[in-house]
Amino acid sequence: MSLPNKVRLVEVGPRDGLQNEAQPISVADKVRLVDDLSAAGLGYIEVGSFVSPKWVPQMAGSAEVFASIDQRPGVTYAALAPNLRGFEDALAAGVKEVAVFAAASEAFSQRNINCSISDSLKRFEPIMEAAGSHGVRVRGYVSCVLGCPYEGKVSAEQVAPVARALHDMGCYEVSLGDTIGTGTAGDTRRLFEVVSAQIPREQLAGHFHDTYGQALANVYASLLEGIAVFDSSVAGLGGCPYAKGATGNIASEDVVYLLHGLGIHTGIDLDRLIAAGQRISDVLGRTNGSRVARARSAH
Ligand SMILES: CC(C)(COP(=O)([O-])OP(=O)([O-])OC[C@H]1O[C@@H](n2cnc3c(N)ncnc32)[C@H](O)[C@@H]1OP(=O)([O-])[O-])[C@@H](O)C(=O)NCCC(=O)NCCSC(=O)C[C@@](C)(O)CC(=O)[O-]
Repeated sequence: MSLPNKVRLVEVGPRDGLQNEAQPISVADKVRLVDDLSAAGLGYIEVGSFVSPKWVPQMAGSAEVFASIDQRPGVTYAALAPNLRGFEDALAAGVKEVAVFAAASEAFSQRNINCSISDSLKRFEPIMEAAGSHGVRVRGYVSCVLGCPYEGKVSAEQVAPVARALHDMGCYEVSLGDTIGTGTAGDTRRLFEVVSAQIPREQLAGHFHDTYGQALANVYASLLEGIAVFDSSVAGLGGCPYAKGATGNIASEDVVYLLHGLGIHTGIDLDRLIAAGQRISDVLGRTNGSRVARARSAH
């Protein structure tokens, strides 16, 4: 299969990245991050979550962030919603696209959203209905597609029915998340081979964490499987509050460098993206998780 000539990046740093930070981050810093990312050419930014602040305190100010960002035409600003309450809060904040999130492992589903996989899918049904009547698009996530922090190895056959259920209920795209970053390129190819027998490849995305240093290889393996949408996080921010030890998402800068090197169009200005990542890393007092950004700053 030939490589796609265009790839869309879903920037998850302000959500998946910042949700995992222990220290408080001001609304102003979150807003600045989102605005820096849109100025760098990111066309899709996951801004926050409408989840319980008791579960994920860092996302508590998401409505204020939405109220203050400079919403550029053509850019999608999305938020996570775990239940109807979250969807209604997102709607009240003016959100036009939400993401629902399920898991391929029962134990992770319980720890992350306090219910079984099948109950989570039932919970999403009223969201889909309400989203349909308000013209809100819904993206789906499946976590733990290549491994679970509680159950170990997860097979592609466990992932496919969950992804299929999200697709069938109306998610226009399903992102497959290697939440703990243990997957290899071989696992990734097999995963997309199996899941794409159920859902068209054009409606699948890859979401890789870099815990074992395999994320960029997994992006490349996914490209070979015809996948053309990837979630990534500026400066490699993040982890997952319910996956102890999981490091950040793959850094957006590193994915852009890979893609541009392959002649694949992204519409992203790498220098501006690096500046955005360095700024938030400085705010957080954190080493920049992008190898490309670190290499550039050493010149
Ligand atoms: C789903 C729940 C709410 C269930 O949590 P629960 O405790 O079972 O919910 P509940 O319905 O019993 O409600 C308990 C309390 O939460 C409130 N509540 C209920 N819903 C909401 C809401 N939407 N927003 C704000 N508050 C809410 C509700 O009002 C009540 O408040 P109280 O009466 O105790 O004061 C909880 O488990 C939760 O919020 N979980 C969020 C977990 C999360 O955000 N995880 C990180 C995102 S997933 C991820 O990172 C993976 C991904 C997507 O990146 C891909 C990958 O890498 O794998």
